[in-house]
Amino acid sequence: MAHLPQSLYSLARPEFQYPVKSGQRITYRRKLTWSHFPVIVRCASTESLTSLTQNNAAEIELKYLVSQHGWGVRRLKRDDEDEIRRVSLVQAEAFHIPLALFNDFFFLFFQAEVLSGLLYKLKNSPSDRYACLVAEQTSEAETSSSSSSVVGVVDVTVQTESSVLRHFPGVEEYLYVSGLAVSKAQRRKKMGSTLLKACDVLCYLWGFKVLALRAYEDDAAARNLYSNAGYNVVASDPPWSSTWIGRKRRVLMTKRFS
Ligand SMILES: CC(=O)SCCNC(=O)CCNC(=O)[C@H](O)C(C)(C)COP(=O)(O)OP(=O)(O)OC[C@H]1O[C@@H](n2cnc3c(N)ncnc32)[C@H](O)[C@@H]1OP(=O)(O)O
Repeated sequence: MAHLPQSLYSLARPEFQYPVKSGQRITYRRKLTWSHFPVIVRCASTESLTSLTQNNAAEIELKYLVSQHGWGVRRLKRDDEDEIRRVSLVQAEAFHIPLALFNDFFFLFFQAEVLSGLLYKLKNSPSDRYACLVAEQTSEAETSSSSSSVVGVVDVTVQTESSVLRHFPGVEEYLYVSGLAVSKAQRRKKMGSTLLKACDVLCYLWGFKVLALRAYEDDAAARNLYSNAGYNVVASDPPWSSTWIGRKRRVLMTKRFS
């Protein structure tokens, strides 16, 4: 992997590491099912989710999982090719590392890899163990009908990795957040925060207590975002892991609901 071009190497970034376990045992620990969706949740804090559910908010048939700051987050439409391509473009643009030579070629290659990874997950993952959440401007969604207006995305996968679970005795599974990406023109407008809020809501709806993600140790921007969203660092890659293939050290950040 050390000799891969940078654009391919970025596939090894933590946000693209979401092993899909097809055929995995499905546990029915959910408090609600997707038949309740789409559901809108307008909330200022995760704590307010409890009272929302008590008020039967989940029975309201509306469009978004979360709607705040002018952004609406919902699940990707699995049968909408245009939207799937748009999502892969948003992720590819966010994670592609520009190259001095043949940049366009490598970008196209990278986007194709991202698209194929997304299609694989959509095809092979049970719908209650993997979700691709997308964000769009709520006002635009009301007017646009044809091409996809998705400008942000995040992947959420149920995982059982022991390196995470050892920090949470008694917990068997958790939600892993990855591939968080916001189009350049829309950054610093709270879309990333809204996508993370939607991950919280999904975690609650699926009946899990723990969310986890990995960030680069030196990525202050992303770490700020996760800290603001309630994540804490619980572990770091061992020092020796950063010395081979020029790999950067990552931190494991988690968030637990009581
Ligand atoms: C788990 C993973 O998926 S790791 C991969 C993370 N994704 C990437 O690195 C892809 C490229 N980057 C992006 O797509 C975006 O910059 C994201 C997703 C990191 C952030 O999305 P945004 O919509 O811009 O975040 P949002 O507006 O919600 O920011 C919330 C807070 O996070 C922090 N933050 C976000 N971006 C930055 C930044 N560039 N520099 C410093 N702080 C930042 C700030 O505290 C910000 O609050 P403020 O604007 O009031 O100061």
